[in-house]
Amino acid sequence: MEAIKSLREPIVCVLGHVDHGKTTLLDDIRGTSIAEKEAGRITQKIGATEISYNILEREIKTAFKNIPIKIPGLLFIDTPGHVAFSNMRSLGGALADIAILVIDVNEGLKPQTIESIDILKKFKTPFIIAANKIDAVPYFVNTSNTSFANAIKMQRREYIEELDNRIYKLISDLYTYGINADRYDRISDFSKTFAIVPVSAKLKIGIADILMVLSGLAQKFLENEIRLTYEKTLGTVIEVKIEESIGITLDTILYQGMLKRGDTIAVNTSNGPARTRVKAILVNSNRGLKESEKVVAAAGIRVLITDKIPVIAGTSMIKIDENTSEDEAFKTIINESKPNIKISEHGVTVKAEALGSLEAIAYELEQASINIRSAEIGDITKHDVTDVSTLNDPLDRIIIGFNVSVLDDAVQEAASSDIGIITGNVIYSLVDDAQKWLAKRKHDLEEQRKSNIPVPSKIVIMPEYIFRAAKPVIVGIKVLSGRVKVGDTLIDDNNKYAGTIKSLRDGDVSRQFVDAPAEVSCAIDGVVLNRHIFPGETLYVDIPENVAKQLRSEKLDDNIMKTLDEITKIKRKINQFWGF
Ligand SMILES: Nc1nc2c(ncn2[C@@H]2O[C@H](COP(=O)(O)OP(=O)(O)OP(=O)(O)O)[C@@H](O)[C@H]2O)c(=O)[nH]1
Repeated sequence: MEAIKSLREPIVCVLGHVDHGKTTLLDDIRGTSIAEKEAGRITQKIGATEISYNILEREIKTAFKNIPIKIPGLLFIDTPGHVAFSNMRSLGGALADIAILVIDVNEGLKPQTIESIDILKKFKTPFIIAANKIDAVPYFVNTSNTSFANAIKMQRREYIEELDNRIYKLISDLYTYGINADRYDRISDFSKTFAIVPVSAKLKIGIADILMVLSGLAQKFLENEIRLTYEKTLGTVIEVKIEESIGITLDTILYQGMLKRGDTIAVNTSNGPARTRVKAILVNSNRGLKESEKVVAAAGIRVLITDKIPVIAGTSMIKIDENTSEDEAFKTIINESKPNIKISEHGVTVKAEALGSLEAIAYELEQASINIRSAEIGDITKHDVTDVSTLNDPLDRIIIGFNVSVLDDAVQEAASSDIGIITGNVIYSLVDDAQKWLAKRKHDLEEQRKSNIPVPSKIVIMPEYIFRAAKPVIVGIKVLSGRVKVGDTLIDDNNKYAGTIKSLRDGDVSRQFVDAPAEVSCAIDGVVLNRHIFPGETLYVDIPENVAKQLRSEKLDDNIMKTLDEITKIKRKINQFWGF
């Protein structure tokens, strides 16, 4: 069939919240692929599972007659989840052409469902929704290994109502995230509505429906994306293995063109782009891995290369040939290794395991209005900690690590600094923790700032407690209002400088500040008693004009506000617009 040869297999990724059934669904799909051969024969596999044209046709045709299949099969990426999805890139964006978003129909949308939606939208990847665990809906009449279309015919009215209620809830919740969805068998225009396929991964219900909807969408809407051309040969390295006896193998999803033994390829290494050769290609077969002379996209392959080079997973493999020069391939590789993240002058520091996850966490931080000042791949090192701990803005002193470790010397270094380190492997809780950390630090800084700014206060020098007349003056004072602090500047009622508070003592205890009402002894620098200040005199804590203005907008104690009025009156003797 000519049409089949012109298209490659669409690449499918499975995403969804933890425990909603991604792995079980992928197992069902893998089971489908094994069932055609003799069950249990696949012992080793490479990153992806192919559902061939024959299986696809058989699976779909048993449930749905007369549905033409134009694609040569489907290739499912074996690692589920939005992190894997973000880490597996193609030169056009996401490696997956289409995705399945698994949602437990009984639980509905959860944080990682929403992150998955965000990421799918960001990459503009079309997807279908597998509404899973329909067997856990009340009144379920037990059945298994069948299509949803068939299973629903066996159910009672009560079950159909319960399931519909859940699906309606799902539809309305998805709508709030800009997703217009409906049950797949009720959709008239698939270009406008996202398909919800009810399934039970556990009981293998709805697998045929999933395969049918995926195939239908791919062949109708993704023809350009999945057109097979031989102009360029491109792959994404998803795992690198160093095997002493064999050498370096690259588990790769080949998504365009054809790769042969002996071909020259460009890959990305920790030392930059490098050129190497294909020594052997291994592919999945019924009896484990087998060598292959040449492979056509799309396929999961293991490539043994001729050089011992530190290839980075998640990066491109580009065949160098008459259509693609080494220079061009290297340029492409360098370009794709730059993270697409908005960097600000101030913000948090982010570290992640790979480019895709770095971008994924950066994207979510941006959504939460958290700026990023630095984003890099790798574990959190001592160098990161010293770098961040010397930043001027205390709100920048935080490192967020996604799927990375904090190295031992970094832990030690961090212990003696005020920086925050937040690590984890769940994006939403990392973002949440970062928000909490930033809010707390802001609050602490505000408190600190409050304790540093002068408070409108009034004191009187107690004539009966004069201890020293100069250098410094030491007298007993009565604090009538506010809070006097060491370092405060005093003025008299003519706005004349009346000294600086050097220390405060309450009996034997030295104090940094004293709240009214109180009587304490006070050392005052910069003035002489009976020349500048006098026993019995009332003095005020000097307030800068900007502080006075700011204090007017805050709700302060009545006595303090009264004192602020008095200070304002004093200041206006000299400047009638003071504090306006
Ligand atoms: N009742 C019911 N349980 C299911 C179904 N699918 C999966 N489960 C159960 O849900 C739990 C989680 O399933 P997994 O497939 O591991 O979910 P996951 O989304 O891959 O989870 P993570 O890998 O932890 O993110 C397991 O106990 C499954 O047996 C289903 O269709 N019905």
